[in-house]
Amino acid sequence: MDSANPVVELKGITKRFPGIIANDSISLKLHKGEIHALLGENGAGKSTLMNILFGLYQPDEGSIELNGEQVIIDNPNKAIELGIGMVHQHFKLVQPFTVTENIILGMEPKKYGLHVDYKTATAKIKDLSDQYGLKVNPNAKISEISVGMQQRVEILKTLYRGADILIFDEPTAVLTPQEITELMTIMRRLVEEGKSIILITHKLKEIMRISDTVTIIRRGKVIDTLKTTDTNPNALAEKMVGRNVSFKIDKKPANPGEAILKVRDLKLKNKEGISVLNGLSLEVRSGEILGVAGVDGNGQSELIEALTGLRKVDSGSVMLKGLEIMNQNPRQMSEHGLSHIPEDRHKHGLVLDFSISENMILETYYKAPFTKGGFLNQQAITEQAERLVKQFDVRTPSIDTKARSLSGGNQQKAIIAREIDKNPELLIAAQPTRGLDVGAIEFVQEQIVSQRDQGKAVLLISFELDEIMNVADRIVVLYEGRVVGDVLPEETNDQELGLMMSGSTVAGGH
Ligand SMILES: Nc1ncnc2c1ncn2[C@@H]1O[C@H](COP(=O)(O)OP(=O)(O)OP(=O)(O)O)[C@@H](O)[C@H]1O
Repeated sequence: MDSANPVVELKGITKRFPGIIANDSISLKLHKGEIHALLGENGAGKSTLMNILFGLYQPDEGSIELNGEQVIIDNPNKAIELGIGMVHQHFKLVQPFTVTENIILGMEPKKYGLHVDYKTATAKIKDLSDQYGLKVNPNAKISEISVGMQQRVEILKTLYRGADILIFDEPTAVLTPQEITELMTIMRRLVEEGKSIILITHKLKEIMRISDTVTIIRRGKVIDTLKTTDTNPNALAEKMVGRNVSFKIDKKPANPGEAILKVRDLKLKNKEGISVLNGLSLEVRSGEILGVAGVDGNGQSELIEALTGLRKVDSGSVMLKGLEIMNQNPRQMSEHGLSHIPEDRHKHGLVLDFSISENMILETYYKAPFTKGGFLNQQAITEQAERLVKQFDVRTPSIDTKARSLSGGNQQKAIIAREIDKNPELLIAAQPTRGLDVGAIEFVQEQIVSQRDQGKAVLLISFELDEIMNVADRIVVLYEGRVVGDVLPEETNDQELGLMMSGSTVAGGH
């Protein structure tokens, strides 16, 4: 491709884990001023490769060159010293500290060798944020700022340490559409100022919008490296998963029955006394997928927590099949026929240090056939895990592998397998395809529709408008803790939804 000398060259990188070759002789060149997207299905080996470049793992074979010189990167400090910075998907910020304190952590300029020189630090941060268009409030505590601003702090942290090469690991997975646009502008500014970026993302539209080059990896091997202008989303999807992917789910019209879930006038104030649920009411019928659209922070998390027993609300009513279940605990909720694909898979979905087979019976272990006469029935547990892993295509070396060592997408598939297999009355799916590759998204959405076709009620909460429009049968829009719109996907569009999501219009009546 480009004949200029690369700033980073990975040569024949191979990394093996027990039972798997995560990277199989991968070669990749990153040029100065380039945004190079790294695309591949869940478990393809993208994070492993970047962890090697950032010094978290050592390759079994192969070498790394920076500006033509071979280097050994045996820990992240070495990577930082060499000008490599990583913006992780899960931020690594200290919540009670301020923005400035987080940025300078471990690199504090000292006055007279004693006191931290905040003045110098603040001036340097201001210069960096002006230069790259990274707006932050230096004195705010991390716990008080938006996710988008937290990410800008992470970016500033790498720049403060002198990074010229930035690795972004699925940076848009946690952002709102508005924040995504801001990030894209920032990334362009960074490369214009001479930085180089490797971007890991599953979102083909983002790759088309922002990257210059794209490398596709599948099962640990490079399939192709292309100029972004020479390709398109369909071709990329096909190269990535090895088959044609349809971006539009094929589904029959819904045939809704009785209301399974009735939520009435839910009210909740948070610790600061601010109303986060403001008289929220909605209904989900059997055989129906109700999509909940909205900008993050408008009551979605609190609604999910209230419906799954993770948080108590102040007043209102939650009826499941005619039974009042408000403020019951998660196990009681699950007993009443509720399944939950949680938005935070690490916190509420899996016990990372448990094996896949243990995770598959997390909520049912005390029941037959998994417990018999007070003892765990190992054979039944093994059979269950093997069946689910096969049925849901969870890529894992074995069912005894710890959940922690599965790729993000495969962790999500494991949760979905467990929750759907419980045969629920109501399935609550919160951001169910976050971090998944296009092939896996298609699979998960098909599973959700198939639950509906079996007469289940499904509540789908997603920040992805495409997903809501594509999968839901009816859409409610949340704004400031209540429903401000109730529309049918075929009678609305992104613009109308966007306006409702910003509180500008109210629609409804279905
Ligand atoms: N520390 C580890 N121990 C054992 N296996 C691992 C470890 N880290 C990764 N793997 C395995 O290596 C393979 C590649 O995983 P990796 O996380 O690099 O994939 P990925 O392309 O980043 O996936 P995703 O898009 O789902 O995040 C997977 O099969 C994963 O289970």
